[in-house]
Amino acid sequence: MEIDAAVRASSDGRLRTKYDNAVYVVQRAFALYPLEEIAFSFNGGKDSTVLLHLIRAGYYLHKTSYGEEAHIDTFQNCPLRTIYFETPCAFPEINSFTYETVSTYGLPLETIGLDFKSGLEGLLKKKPTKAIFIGTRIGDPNAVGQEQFSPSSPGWPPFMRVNPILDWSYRDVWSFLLTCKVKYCSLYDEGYTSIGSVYDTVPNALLCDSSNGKSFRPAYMLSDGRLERAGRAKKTSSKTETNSVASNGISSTEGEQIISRSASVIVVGDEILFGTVEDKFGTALCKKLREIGWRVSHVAVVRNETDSVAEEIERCKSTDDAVFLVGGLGPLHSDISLAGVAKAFGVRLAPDEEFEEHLSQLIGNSYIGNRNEMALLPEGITELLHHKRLPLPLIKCKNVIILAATNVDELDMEWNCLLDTHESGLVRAKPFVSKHLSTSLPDVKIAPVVEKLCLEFSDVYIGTHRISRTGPLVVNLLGKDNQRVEGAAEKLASSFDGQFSQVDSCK
Ligand SMILES: Cc1cc2nc3c(=O)[nH]c(=O)nc-3n(C[C@H](O)[C@H](O)[C@H](O)COP(=O)(O)O)c2cc1C
Ligand SMILES: Nc1ncnc2c1ncn2[C@@H]1O[C@H](COP(=O)(O)OP(=O)(O)OP(=O)(O)O)[C@@H](O)[C@H]1O
Ligand SMILES: [Mg+2]
Repeated sequence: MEIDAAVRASSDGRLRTKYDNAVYVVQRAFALYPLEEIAFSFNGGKDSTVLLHLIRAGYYLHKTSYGEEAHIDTFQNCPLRTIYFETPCAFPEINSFTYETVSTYGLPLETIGLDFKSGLEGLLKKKPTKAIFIGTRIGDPNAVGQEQFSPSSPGWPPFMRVNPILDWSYRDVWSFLLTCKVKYCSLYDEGYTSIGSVYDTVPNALLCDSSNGKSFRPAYMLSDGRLERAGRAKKTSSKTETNSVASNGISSTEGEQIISRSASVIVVGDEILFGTVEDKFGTALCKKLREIGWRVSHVAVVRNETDSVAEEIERCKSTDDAVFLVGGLGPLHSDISLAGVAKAFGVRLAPDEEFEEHLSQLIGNSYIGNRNEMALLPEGITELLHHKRLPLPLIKCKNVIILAATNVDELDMEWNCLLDTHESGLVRAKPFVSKHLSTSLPDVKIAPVVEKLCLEFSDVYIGTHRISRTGPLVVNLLGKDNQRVEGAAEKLASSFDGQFSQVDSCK
C-alpha cells in the first residue's frame, strides 16, 4: 500500500515508530468491533487527514492479515462510516476538501447538523455505534486524561473513543503528510495551523512573511509546535482568571517584610500507598520549609492517576503560596504528574522545545523510545528553572514546583538550587522560633491550662505529642515572635511550678 511504502522508505525513524503504533491501534479497533459499528469522525482538518490515511493502512493490513487477498483497488476504498459535523461557520475550503476526500476514498458520509453531543446521541439511536476514530492529539485541550482507547465521558452517549494519533506531535503530523505526499486542505498552505470556525480562526501570525506583510508561509514551516493554536481565538473562562491571581501568590514585592508563607506538599506514589516504599519527601520538605520560615498546611500522598493529582493541586493551588509536587515524572505509564498539573489549571500538555533540547543533551541517543513525550509540558503556564548544578531545569507551573528527586540527597540538591534561583519564588520568610517543654503530668491535668493559653497566644502554635502512652508529654510552642513564644512557655511552666522542663528538640 502506498502510504505504508512511503513511511517505510523514509529515513525518519521517529515517524516510522509513530506510524507503526498508530496503525496497530487502528488494527486493534477493527479486530475488536464489527466494521459496521465503527465510525470515523472526519472534518477535513490536518489531524483527521492523517487519521484517514492511517485507517486506510490499518484496514488494508487488517484485511490481509485475515487472509483476504490484497488488491490495491479493493482497499483504495475503505467502507467505513464517516461522520462530519457540519456548521454554517465552517470554512468553505474545509467543506470542499471534506467532500472531495470522502468521494476520492469512497467513504460513506453522514453529515450531522447538530452539536457534537446531540449529534452523537442521534447517531447512536439510529445505528449501533461502538467505537469512533478521532484525530485527537495529546496537545489538544480536550485530550487531557485520554488514552488511545477512552470511553466517552460521563454524560455523553456511550461509545469508545479511539485516538490512534494521541501521542503525535505537530511535527509528526507534518512529517507524515509531507512524506506520504497526500492532499490536505489548502488553508494550511496559507498559514493556518489549526482550524476552527471562520469566526475564531486566522492565519498564524508566526508564519507571517515579513518581506510581504500580507502573505503567510505554509503550516508545516511552523517550527514550534506549541504555538499551533496561536491563530485560534482564546476561550476565556473565569477559571483561568482565578488561576492567574493564584499565580501571584508566590512572589513578593521587593522590600516587603515577609512574615508568613505557606506551602503544601503532594507526593505521588502508589508504592507508598501500598506500603512498599516509605515516603521520606514529605517529612524532608516540611523540615526544609520550616527552616526558611514557611508553614506547611497540607501533605498528601496520592495515586499515580491524573485525576488524583489534579484534584489535590486544585485544592491547594489557590490557598497556598507554593505547592511542591514530587514523583510521577518521566517516561513511564505511571508518570502522570504533568498531566495532573495541566488538568488542574485547565490547559493542555504541549511539546516544549527548550525542554526537549535539554532532554536530548542529557539522554542523547541512549533513549530511542518516545523521548518527545517527556517534553510535553502544561502549555502557557510553565517556566523552566535553570541552575548550573541541575542536569535538567526544574519545572514550575504557576505556583506549583515539580521536583524531580528520587531520593533525599537529590532533594537536598534540588532544594538548594531552588533557594539559589530567584525565579523559584522561594523567598525566605521570618524564621520560626520554638520551645519544647516536657512534663510527666497527665494530659487531663494540663488540658484546661493549655486551652486558655491557646486563646491568649493565638499567634503561637501550641501543640503536644508523646513518644509513648506512659512516657513524658512534650508541649511544642512555635511562632515568629520570640517574646510571645517565651511568654507562652513561661506562663505554662509557672502554672505547674517545677513540673515542666525545657527540652532541645521536639523529639
Ligand atoms: C466524535 C466525537 C466524540 C466526542 N466525545 C467527547 C466525549 O466523550 N467527551 C467530551 O467531553 N467531549 C467529546 N467530544 C468533544 C471534543 O472533546 C471537543 O470538544 C471537540 O472536538 C471540539 O474541539 P475544539 O474545542 O478544539 O474545537 C467529542 C467530539 C467528537 C467529534
Ligand atoms: N466538525 C467535526 N466533524 C467531525 N469530526 C470532528 C469535527 N471537529 C473535530 N472533529 C474530530 O476531532 C478531531 C480533533 O479536532 P481538531 O480540530 O483538533 O483537529 P483537526 O481539525 O483534524 O486539525 P486542526 O487542529 O488543524 O484543526 C478531528 O481530527 C476529528 O476527528
Ligand atoms: Mg480543527
